[in-house]
Amino acid sequence: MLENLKQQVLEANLELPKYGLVTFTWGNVSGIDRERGMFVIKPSGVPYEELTIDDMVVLDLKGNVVEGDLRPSSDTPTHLVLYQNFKEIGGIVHTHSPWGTSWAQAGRALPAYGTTHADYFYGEIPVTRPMTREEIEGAYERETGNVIVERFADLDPNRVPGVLVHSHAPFVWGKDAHNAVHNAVVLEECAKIAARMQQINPAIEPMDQNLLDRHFLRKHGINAYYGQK
Ligand SMILES: O=C(CO)[C@@H](O)[C@H](O)COP(=O)(O)O
Repeated sequence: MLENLKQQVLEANLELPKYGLVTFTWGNVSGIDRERGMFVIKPSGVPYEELTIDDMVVLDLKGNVVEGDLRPSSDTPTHLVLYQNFKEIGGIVHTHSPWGTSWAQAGRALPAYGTTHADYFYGEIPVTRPMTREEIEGAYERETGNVIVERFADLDPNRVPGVLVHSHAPFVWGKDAHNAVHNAVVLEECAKIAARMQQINPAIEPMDQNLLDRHFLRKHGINAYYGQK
C-alpha cells in the first residue's frame, strides 16, 4: 500500500543526515496522500542508515496504524494535527537542527533579514508560546501540534512553511516530503546566517517589505518567473 509515497518518505528521511539536519535519530519526515486519507512516517528511533521501505509506517487521519510492524515516530501525533489543520500541505519535517533549535530554545521568532529567507518564507518564522504544564503532562505531542495551529491563527502556512516550537525545535512543511526537507534546510541556513549577522550588527532591522514581496512573489506569486518551470 502507498509504495510510491513510502519510497518518497524514505528518501526524504535519508536527506536529513545528508543535509546535516540531524544528530543520531533526532528528526522525522512524513508525507500524505490526501486522496487516500493516509500518511506515511518513519519508525521511531531507527538509525537512518538502517531504514528500508518496509519500515515505513502508514496511518489514517485518525492516527490509526493501517500498515507497518514498527512503532511510528514519537512525533506522529504532531504531524497528524498539522495535516488535519493545514489542508494544503503534503509533507512535514521535524528536526533538532542546531541553528533553528537555538532560536526555538531562545524563544525567539526568526525575522526576515534578507532575500535568502524571503525566497521561501513570507515574513518572520514564528515561535510558539511556551506550553502549559497541563499540555506537557497531557497528550504532549498532540498539544505540540495544537500550539502550532494556534500560532498560525493569523498566518498562512502555505506562505510561512515552518515554525519554531518554544523550548523544542523547528517543524517545517511543504507541498510534499522532499519540498518540506528543502524548506527545512533553508530554515536552518537562515537561522545560522541571522545568528551570525546579529553578532556583526545587533541593531539591524528586518528587511524592507517591498524587497520581501519581490523575492517571495517572484517564486511563489501568481506571475512567478523564477527558474525554468
Ligand atoms: O523531538 C524529538 C525528541 O525531543 C524527536 O524528534 C526525536 O528525537 C525523534 O524521534 P523519532 O522520530 O525517532 O521517534
